[in-house]
Amino acid sequence: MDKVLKISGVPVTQLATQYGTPLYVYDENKLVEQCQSYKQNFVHPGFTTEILYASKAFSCVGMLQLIKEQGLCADVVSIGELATALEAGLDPDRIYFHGNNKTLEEINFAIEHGVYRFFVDNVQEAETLKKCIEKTNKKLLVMLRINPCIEAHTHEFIQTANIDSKFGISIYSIDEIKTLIRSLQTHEQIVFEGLHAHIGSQIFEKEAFVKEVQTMFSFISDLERDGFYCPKLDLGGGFAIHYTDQDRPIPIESICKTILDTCAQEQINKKTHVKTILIEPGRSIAGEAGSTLYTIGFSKQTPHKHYLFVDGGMSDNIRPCLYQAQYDADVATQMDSEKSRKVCIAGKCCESGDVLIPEMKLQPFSQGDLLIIYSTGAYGFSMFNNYNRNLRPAVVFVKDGKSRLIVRRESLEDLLKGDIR
Ligand SMILES: Cc1ncc(COP(=O)(O)O)c(C=O)c1O
Ligand SMILES: N[C@@H](CCCC[NH3+])C(=O)O
Repeated sequence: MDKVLKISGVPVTQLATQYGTPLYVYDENKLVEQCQSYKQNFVHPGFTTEILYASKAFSCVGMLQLIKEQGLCADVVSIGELATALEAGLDPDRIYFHGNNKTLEEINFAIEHGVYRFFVDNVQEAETLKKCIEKTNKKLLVMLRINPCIEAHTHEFIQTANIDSKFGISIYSIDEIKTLIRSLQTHEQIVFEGLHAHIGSQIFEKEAFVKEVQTMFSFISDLERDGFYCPKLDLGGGFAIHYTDQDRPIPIESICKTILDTCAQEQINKKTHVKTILIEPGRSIAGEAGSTLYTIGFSKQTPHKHYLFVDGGMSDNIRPCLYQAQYDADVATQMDSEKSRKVCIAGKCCESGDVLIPEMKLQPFSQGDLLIIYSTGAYGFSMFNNYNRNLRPAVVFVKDGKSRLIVRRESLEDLLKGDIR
């Protein structure tokens, strides 16, 4: 094995010298592979299908350009994600606007820019959308977000469908839902297209998705019986990825087949008339393709720990602090050594909880070696925070021995330019 790790043929030492650390590095071939895997497998003779990349997982112009080139749509949840998708050249027809509290500014911005696909999250949003669209001569295509009240086995902070979830309208509020659909259907500038559900993120069990499909088809069948037609059903994202060797995610091929076969079976069982099935993968497209490179700084021994400090931390990856998320790592410049040294990998933020990996065995290292943490491609860069005024790292894509800058490192000038003197 080589001493220095290469990512898609590029030595990490070269990346660190050229772009600095910390650095978010994406293997572009892997991103394309994930997109193509969804494109090839999320197909079924009984339905038309659509794949919406959940851009919250990793959004920047370069990534959305890749999404466009791969023929996927994008879901956005804010004016920033929306503007990023537009800037990347995504056709407004392929942008879907999500969010439980879209502001007037965001709604009007979307409409002005030709984005007309909205997921309605609650009753007040429906009323606001009507008022906004009535000021124009345009139309909106809307789907209603339902909370299917299915508790998926994942960290409670990333469950989205428990009974008290802030997202969507509870499936038990059937009368409220019918009234809402009727009011959308009878509006001249609104086309009601169907329902949406999303049960959470980093979900490993196929059964949770099967239950989601069954629940939604039962619900649609009840609605159809009362004359409410729901041609589209969006089942959200949430497909787990591999972070450590404990993780056994469902392969994309298998989860696509399970979902679509279950949809087809339910369509027969429940005698429904759903035409289009949509999904919204985020993490499973961006997660495993991305890694973070750090430079190892100081280290120290305490009675119970050997700390290794890196030049980033909870500002570039908040997930360990928020969800006790686990990761795997290597000393990327000592790959030919045994992982024999037990360490606690901590960041440089002024917070005792700023620990990226609480305990793992690593190759022996010295100050100046590079550390790589794997599978940081989703919800790393996108959840970056400026705590301690740390500067946002650069993002690079690597492919077949070449690298290219996707987002440049934040400079001190960028950092200070918004401050009024
Ligand atoms: C509505 C919706 N769609 C899609 C996603 C993407 O989820 P994931 O990144 O787990 O695929 C999320 C995040 O959980 C979400 O809230
Ligand atoms: N940010 C979460 C996932 C967000 C899910 C969005 N509804 C994570 O890192 O796991």
